[in-house]
Amino acid sequence: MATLLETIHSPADLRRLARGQLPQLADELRAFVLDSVSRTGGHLSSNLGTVELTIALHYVYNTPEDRLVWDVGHQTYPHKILTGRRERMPTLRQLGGLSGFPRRDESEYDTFGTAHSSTSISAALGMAVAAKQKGEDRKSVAIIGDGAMTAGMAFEALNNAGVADSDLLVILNDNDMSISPPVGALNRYLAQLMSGQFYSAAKNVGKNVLKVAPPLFELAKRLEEQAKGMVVPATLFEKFGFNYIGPIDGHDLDSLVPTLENIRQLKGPQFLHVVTKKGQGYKLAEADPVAYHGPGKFDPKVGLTAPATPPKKTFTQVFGQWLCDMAARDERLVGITPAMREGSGLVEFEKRFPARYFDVGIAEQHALTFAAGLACEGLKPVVAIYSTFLQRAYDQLIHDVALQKLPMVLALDRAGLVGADGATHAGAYDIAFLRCIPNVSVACPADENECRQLLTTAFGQDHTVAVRYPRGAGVGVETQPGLEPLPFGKGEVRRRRAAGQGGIAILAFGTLLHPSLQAAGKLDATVANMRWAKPLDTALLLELAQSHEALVTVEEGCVMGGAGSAVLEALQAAGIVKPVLQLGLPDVFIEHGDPAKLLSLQGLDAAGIESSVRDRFGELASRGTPSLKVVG
Ligand SMILES: Cc1ncc(C[n+]2csc(CCOP(=O)(O)OP(=O)(O)O)c2C)c(N)n1
Ligand SMILES: CC(=O)[C@@H](O)[C@H](O)COP(=O)(O)O
Ligand SMILES: [Mg+2]
Repeated sequence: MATLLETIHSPADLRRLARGQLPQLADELRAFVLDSVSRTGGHLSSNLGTVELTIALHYVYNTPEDRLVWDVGHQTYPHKILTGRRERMPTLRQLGGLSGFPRRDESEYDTFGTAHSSTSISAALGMAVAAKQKGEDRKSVAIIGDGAMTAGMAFEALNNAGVADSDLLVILNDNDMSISPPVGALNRYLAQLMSGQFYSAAKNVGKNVLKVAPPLFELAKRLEEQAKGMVVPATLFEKFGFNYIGPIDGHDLDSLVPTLENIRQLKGPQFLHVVTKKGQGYKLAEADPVAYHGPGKFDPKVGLTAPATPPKKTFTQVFGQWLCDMAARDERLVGITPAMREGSGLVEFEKRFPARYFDVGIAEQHALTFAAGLACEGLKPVVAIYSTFLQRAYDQLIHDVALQKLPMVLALDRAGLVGADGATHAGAYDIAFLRCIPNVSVACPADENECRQLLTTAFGQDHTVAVRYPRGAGVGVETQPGLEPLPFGKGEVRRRRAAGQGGIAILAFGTLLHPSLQAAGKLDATVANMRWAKPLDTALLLELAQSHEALVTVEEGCVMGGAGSAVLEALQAAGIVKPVLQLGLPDVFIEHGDPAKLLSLQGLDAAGIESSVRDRFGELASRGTPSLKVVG
C-alpha cells in the first residue's frame, strides 16, 4: 500500500489532498527526512523543524507561480521532497546529485539560490515588485529563520519592503536556535513576542471568524490596531510597515493552513511569526539540535556515536587549541565568531575565556568592524570566519581594518573546496581578494603544525594577517606544543631536483604541497613550500627561477588573481622571462561532492599535477638535462 507521501510528485498532488490528510503526510515526510539524512548525512534538525510549514506553504500557495524563497536554504529537504525530488534524495550533496540548498537550475520550485544567510527578503521583495510591475497576480514569500534574521541584510530588506508597494509575505521561522544557541537583542525580543502568545492566539481566532466579511474584517482590524496600541505595543516588524501576525505554532497545520489562507488574501507587506522546534519529532535532535544541525551518516535508532577509530585532528581543532594556548599567554587576545562557534572551533575557548569570547550572530560585516574597534583600543582580535563568509565583510576589511592598518588575525577555515556544501561555501577566492589589499598578509600553512606556527606569526604582526586552512582533517603532521612562530613571509625548499640545474620547480601554497611532493618524485622536480601568498618570498622565488627552466605554481584557490598570479607579477617586476604553469581552481563554480574527488577532477591531486606538468612541459619534465636556455 503506497504511503501518502509516495503519491505526491508535485505540490499539485499535495493540493488535491483533504486538509485532514495533511497531519499523516507530515508524519510520513518527517520519517522520510530522518531516514534519508541518516543515510546520506546533511542538515537534519532544521529540516525536521520545517515539515509542517513546508506542507502548509505548498498547500496554500500556488507554487511555483507563487514564489517561495528559503533562507538560509539548508532546511529545504521537505520542500525538495514535495516538489518531485524524493527519489533523488539518496544523491544529496554528492557529485552530480541534489544540492543541499535551493538551486534555480535544479528545479522551477527553487525560485532563488540561497545558502549564504539573510538574502531571502531582498530576493522575495524583488520578485514581489516585479509581479506588481508586470501586473502578475502571484505572491512572494520569504521564509527566514531567527538566526538569519540577525544579519544586517535582513533589516536592509525589511526597511525597504515595509514601504514598498508589493504583496510580500515574510515568515519568520523562530525555533530559538541558530546553529548554536542564538545571540543578541533580537533573540530576547522574539522571546518577548512569544510570551505574548495568548494575545496572538485570540487575535488569530478573530481573524478566522471575520475572514468571510471583509468590511467587518477591516473594522475589526482597525479596532485590533487600537487594541494593540492599548494592550500590546506595535511590534518591531509593524514599525517597519508590516502587518504582523503571530506568533503561531509552526507545527500545527490547523493553525498554519487557515492563517496562510487568510494572509494570502491580504494586500501589502505581511509578517508571519511562526514558532517551531529545531529537531521536531526526533527526540535526540530535539534534545541536541546543535549536534544534529549537520550530522554525517548515523543510525537513527542509536543516534550519533563516537567513531570507532578516533578521527585525525582537524585544522579547526588545531586552531581552537592554538586560540586557547595563545589566550592563556596573552590577555589582550579576544576571539570573535559570526555565529559559527562549533564550526570554527571556539567551544573550548568560550568555556575557558567567556569574557573574551564574542559570538556576534550572523553578522560578518559587524564582526570585522567590531574587531577593528577592539584593535583600536589595543586588544588583539582573532576573527574566526569561514573563507566564504568573509566575502560578506569585504568592504569592512578594506575600509575599517586595512586602511587604518589595524592588526588582527583572520583565521580562515574552509579555505579551498569544502565538498558537500558545494559552490556556495567554497573558500576559492580568498587569496585573490585578500592579496590585493594593502596592509593585509596571507599565510598558507601546508600542515597542522605550520598552521599553529603561522597563527602565532600572524598574531605577532602589526597589521592584519589571514591564515587560510582547509575544511576537515589535516595531513597527519603532529602539532608541537609550543607557540613558536615561523619567519614572516618566508618559504622553504622541500625537495631539490636530483639532476641539479634546470628542469622544473614546483611552488606550492598550502596543503597542496603534499600532492606536489608526490608528483615531483615522478618528475624529478624541485618543490618549494612557499607558505605565504603575500608577501611572496621573492628571494626564494628568484633563486628558483634562476636555477630552473620552468616553474609550476599550485594552490587550492582560484588561478585568476591567486598566488600563481603573484609569482608572475614578481617575475615580471624582476624582468625575468620564464615559462610558468599555474595550477589551481578554474574560472567556474565547483559543485558539491567528495572533496578528494573534486580536487582530483580539478587536476589538483598528485596524478593531476604530474599530468599537467608533462602536458605543458613535455620532455622537459622527464629528462635530466636542460632543454631551454636557463635565463634570468
Ligand atoms: C552569511 C552566512 N553566515 C553564516 C552561515 C552559516 N549558517 C548556516 S545556517 C546558520 C544558522 C541559521 O539559523 P536560522 O536562520 O535560525 O535557521 P535554523 O538552522 O534555526 O533553521 C548559520 C549561522 C551562512 N550560511 N551564511
Ligand atoms: C548551512 C550552513 O551554511 C552551515 O551549516 C554550513 O553548512 C556548515 O558548514 P560545515 O559543515 O563546513 O561546518
Ligand atoms: Mg533558528
